[in-house]
Amino acid sequence: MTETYWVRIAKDNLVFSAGHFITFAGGTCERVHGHNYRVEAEIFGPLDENHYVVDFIAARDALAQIVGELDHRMLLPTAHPQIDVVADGKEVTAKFEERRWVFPQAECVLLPVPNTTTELLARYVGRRLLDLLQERTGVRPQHLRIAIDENYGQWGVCELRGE
Ligand SMILES: Nc1nc2c(c(=O)[nH]1)N=C([C@H](O)[C@H](O)COP(=O)(O)OP(=O)(O)OP(=O)(O)O)CN2
Repeated sequence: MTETYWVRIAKDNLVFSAGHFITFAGGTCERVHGHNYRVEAEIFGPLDENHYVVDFIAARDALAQIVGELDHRMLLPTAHPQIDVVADGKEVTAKFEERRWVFPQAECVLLPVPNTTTELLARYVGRRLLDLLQERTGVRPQHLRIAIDENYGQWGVCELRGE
């Protein structure tokens, strides 16, 4: 008999409202729009001396910090092959073909992703959560899953192992 443990953090306050636009089908670029994104996390691993995989409170507070960093921001991809994103300290300019958007830099989060799809936002949140948990607990989980709901039941999920 094998035993596997994990914790699941799914709380009503783990929601962020953010603007974005993605490209799809090669060259179609959406108009700027926003979503109320809901974030859930599952963290897997052995039990520690407290018989925890990870302290709920540490995981919950780290997720709340990440959600707070993204809330009421414009999310822009810095690794998109066709969307050029340049920050000058005051403003961020994004260009796609003939279109150009300018945002106050303090209201943007520049993400190291090739497109701000829900799947890649889940990867970003997962990596950030691993870093914060390592900083706060001294332990970096070896396996976690982040699920983000973009629109009432449209979830993008990213599972990270051994990062
Ligand atoms: N697998 C994925 N598919 C799609 C993603 C994604 O991140 N992963 N994203 C989109 C777009 O963001 C699209 O804007 C979402 O479309 P929709 O759900 O229709 O959202 P709306 O805000 O337009 O909501 P309405 O309910 O239609 O008003 C597409 N696919």
